[in-house]
Amino acid sequence: MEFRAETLACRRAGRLVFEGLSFALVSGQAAALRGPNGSGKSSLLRILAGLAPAAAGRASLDGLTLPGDGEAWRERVALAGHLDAVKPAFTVRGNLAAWAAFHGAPAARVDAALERFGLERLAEDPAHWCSAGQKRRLGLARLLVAARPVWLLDEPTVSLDAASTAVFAQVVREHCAAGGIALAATHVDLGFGDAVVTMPGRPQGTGPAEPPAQPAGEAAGASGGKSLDDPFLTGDWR
Ligand SMILES: Nc1ncnc2c1ncn2[C@@H]1O[C@H](COP(=O)(O)OP(=O)(O)OP(=O)(O)O)[C@@H](O)[C@H]1O
Repeated sequence: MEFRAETLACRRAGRLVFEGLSFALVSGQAAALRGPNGSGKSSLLRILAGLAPAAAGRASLDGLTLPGDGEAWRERVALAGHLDAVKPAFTVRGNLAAWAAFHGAPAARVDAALERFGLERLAEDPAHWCSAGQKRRLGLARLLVAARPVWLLDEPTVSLDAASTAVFAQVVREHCAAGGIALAATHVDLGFGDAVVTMPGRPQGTGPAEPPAQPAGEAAGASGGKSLDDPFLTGDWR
């Protein structure tokens, strides 16, 4: 499986957020998506999830492309977003059961996901009783229920304690070991991932015409390859 973005651009409310975003990830790879606040990481993940159109460029996943194959694309890609999207009136188990039903997934995955994220004790509680970290774990547990090959993760470890962060890192490593791909927007070290995709920043005619050579460990074709200390990334993007 290859997951590729080619010169993607994004506009929000008519304003250019980024352009020239390219990367390629293959089965087994987990990558950190890096860039300052407002650089468009969440917007990119929504585009890659097939939930919002790109202003330019294309993405491909094996034989599928965006735009074009939206429906089949969305069946292969899971987005764990910023917002927990937990149904507060449902129980913890009910949230995952509804997710399984929605995705036509076997109900047995619900118990496995509850166990994996340490939620069994809370399973019959209404989800609105959950703490922020518990809600986050519930949101992440849906990844195991839907079992899509590509995981798009938007700051997935926010609100998680160290133990839960370690569990999640292990879950992602296992997903990749089974041939999956993960791309995680993050400002911290997540404890998984062998590649970095860097947001290209808002172009002011100052960026390089061609992406620079990739340092070791960069995703093939990932734009930029700059560290967060790079002044291009830490300057005023607005
Ligand atoms: N619904 C919206 N309408 C208009 N502009 C938006 C909308 N949502 C986000 N934006 C703008 O798009 C830009 C990119 O936002 P986005 O949330 O993708 O950035 P981010 O890199 O994920 O930021 P952070 O690190 O703070 O989470 C920002 O300038 C933001 O103000």
